[in-house]
Amino acid sequence: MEPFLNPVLQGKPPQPLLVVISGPSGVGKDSVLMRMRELGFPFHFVVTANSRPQRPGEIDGVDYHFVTAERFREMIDNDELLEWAEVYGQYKGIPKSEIRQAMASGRDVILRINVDGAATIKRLAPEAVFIFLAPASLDELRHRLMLRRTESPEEVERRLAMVADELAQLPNFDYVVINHADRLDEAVGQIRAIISAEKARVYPRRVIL
Ligand SMILES: Nc1ncnc2c1ncn2[C@@H]1O[C@H](COP(=O)(O)OP(=O)(O)OP(=O)(O)O)[C@@H](O)[C@H]1O
Ligand SMILES: Nc1nc2c(ncn2[C@@H]2O[C@H](COP(=O)(O)O)[C@@H](O)[C@H]2O)c(=O)[nH]1
Repeated sequence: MEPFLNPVLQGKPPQPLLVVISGPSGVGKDSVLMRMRELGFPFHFVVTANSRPQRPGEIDGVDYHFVTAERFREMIDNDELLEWAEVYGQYKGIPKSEIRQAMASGRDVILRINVDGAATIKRLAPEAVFIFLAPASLDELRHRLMLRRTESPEEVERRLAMVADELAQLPNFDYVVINHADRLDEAVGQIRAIISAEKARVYPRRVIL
């Protein structure tokens, strides 16, 4: 295949990126995304489907497409999902329609999924940019999950028990960003810098999905 030079060299718009943000539960993936939205980052945020009940403050169609487990199984049977997994006992998945719409938007696409989901996307779209959001420590992660008060103490421990395996998958990622306590904007800034650097590549990544 011909090497694909950065289109900006011909005065054309840059190649849109598919950016996958992953990391352990409670590390701050949703907080990072929310902050990016607040700051008006011009990205297309992929809304994934979820069979768990809505948490207070979550908005259907913004945070997730909340569906019943029955509807989710129907989506699996109808091959409507690019990727799906049972995450902490609930179905999560990326509707194909969502990702296609996103890729056609011409904007950079941001996707947040768990670490296993990121491995699946790596197989399907190896040219995506994979960012691992990491906590400064396990204690910090526990503290955040406890403070969020959306899971029982047992559920918090179940999520923490998976962190070692999740960290073991770090070598499959392109970048790691530490979301330090009370320094959310720093993490967001680093992600923005990664995206800027990726845009400046002589040979940009091209995702074909
Ligand atoms: N830098 C930070 N400093 C302090 N608290 C934070 C920071 N980032 C996020 N939090 C808090 O940590 C908790 C977990 O964050 P969030 O829900 O964004 O994590 P998540 O990675 O999306 O979790 P999950 O994978 O379970 O959906 C929230 O209460 C959030 O307000
Ligand atoms: N593999 C996938 N994981 C997903 C998807 N959408 C969200 N997630 C991840 O699930 C966990 C738990 O989320 P919670 O909101 O119930 O706490 C979290 O890490 C999400 O990022 C998906 O489509 N596929």
